[in-house]
Amino acid sequence: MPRPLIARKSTALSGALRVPGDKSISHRALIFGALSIGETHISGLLESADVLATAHALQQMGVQMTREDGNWRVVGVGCGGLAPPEGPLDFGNAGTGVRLMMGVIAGHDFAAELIGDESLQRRPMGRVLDPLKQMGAEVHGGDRLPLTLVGSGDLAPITYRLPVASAQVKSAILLAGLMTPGETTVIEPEATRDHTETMMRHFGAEVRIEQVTAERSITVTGEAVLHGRDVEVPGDPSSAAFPTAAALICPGSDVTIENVLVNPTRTGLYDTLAEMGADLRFENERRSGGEKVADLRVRAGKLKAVRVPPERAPRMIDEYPVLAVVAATAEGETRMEGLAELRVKESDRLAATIAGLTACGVTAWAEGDTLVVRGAERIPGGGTVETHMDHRIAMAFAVLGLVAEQPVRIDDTAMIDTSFPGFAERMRAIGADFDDSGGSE
Ligand SMILES: O=C(O)C1=C[C@@H](OP(=O)(O)O)[C@@H](O)[C@H](O)C1
Ligand SMILES: C=C(OP(=O)(O)O)C(=O)O
Repeated sequence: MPRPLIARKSTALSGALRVPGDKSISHRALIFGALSIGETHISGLLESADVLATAHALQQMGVQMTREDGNWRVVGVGCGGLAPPEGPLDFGNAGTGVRLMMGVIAGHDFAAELIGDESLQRRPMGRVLDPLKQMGAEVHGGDRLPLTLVGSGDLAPITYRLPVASAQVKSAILLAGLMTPGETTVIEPEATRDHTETMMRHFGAEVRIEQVTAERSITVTGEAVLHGRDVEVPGDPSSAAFPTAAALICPGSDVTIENVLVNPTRTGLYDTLAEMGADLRFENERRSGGEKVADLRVRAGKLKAVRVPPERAPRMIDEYPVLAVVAATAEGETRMEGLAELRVKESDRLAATIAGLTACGVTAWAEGDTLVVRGAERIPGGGTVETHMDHRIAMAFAVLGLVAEQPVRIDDTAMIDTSFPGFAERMRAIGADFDDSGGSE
């Protein structure tokens, strides 16, 4: 059932809030816990549909998990110790879940049928399957879901240069590398989020990282023996992006988002907002569970357009729709370059962002892989935004509705639960006028 939402012009937002745990770290914490010997305890796990799909898939392969007082306990089976699943593994809407688990399954001597929702069935899987096939896995079906992946207990190590900057592809290969004798190396042209490497070390794997100019090479030594650890999952900077954007554009706002991950491979949006003139501070910077975290203090103010260079894309890949919304209120034309990857996310985010902005009376267009947004003092609003099963499109345009002259209707917000359960409630608590009671007005 679609769940529409109406966002209306709001007065100044204020107060403090927390966002749920980081999605990337949550998937990985469950996976590394499962591949370890002994118990892993996870606090702050993101309990969203995407992460729960990964948890369920691991349970279907014999991993025991329990939840007590909001903390998760994972009883690991060791690298290579998963059991063949009886039925298909359903990853729902989750690209990260299915792609990382392909790397895990590739290193096991059994077949698994992988399925997902309509959005996931449209997304390219060849980018992960090709290197896994080079290592010795087999695939029945094409390079889209549904497909059957046949793993092997006898993978061969590879050195693989990523053709696209993708943390999911890097991670899948390194995960398979854990179960492969010898050294498996991934070379990435630009640094992508580094949680897999960080967590592999945390769980006891031997990992070597070499950085030559922008290029990074990561080598893992198999066959690894991992040991259960404690993981604290900090708030997700990709979720914090929405209250941040809302506070920047609603005049008079002053909002603090507590305990947000500020790992430099994830903070491209915040650097960009600072360049636009945003009053944005990282307060109380500290380390938590091996990652850098901070409280983000955000105050509204005038913003100016900027050019966002293509090499920044891996550090803010999921934040472009909400940056486009902020850019719609800035002075001048914001150019965001190198966005080819946006076309293969939960929706074609380049097209969906332009269509949503256009429906709200904002001028925006694509020039090849560049997105251009013309800022304006007045956002007419009044339109309906089509989300195409994409949580980030839904949340970005709910934010735009907070400054539009006429209410903005989001056709379906059900998918928000894949990454940010409680989004509307938490935004309402700081003053956002969101109505998701059925869109009866
Ligand atoms: O590794 C991860 O946790 C993720 C990597 C990114 O995808 P790509 O690897 O496809 O760029 C990002 O868009 C996704 O939300 C999470
Ligand atoms: C692209 C995203 O996630 P995934 O690839 O895991 O579906 C996202 O969360 O914006």
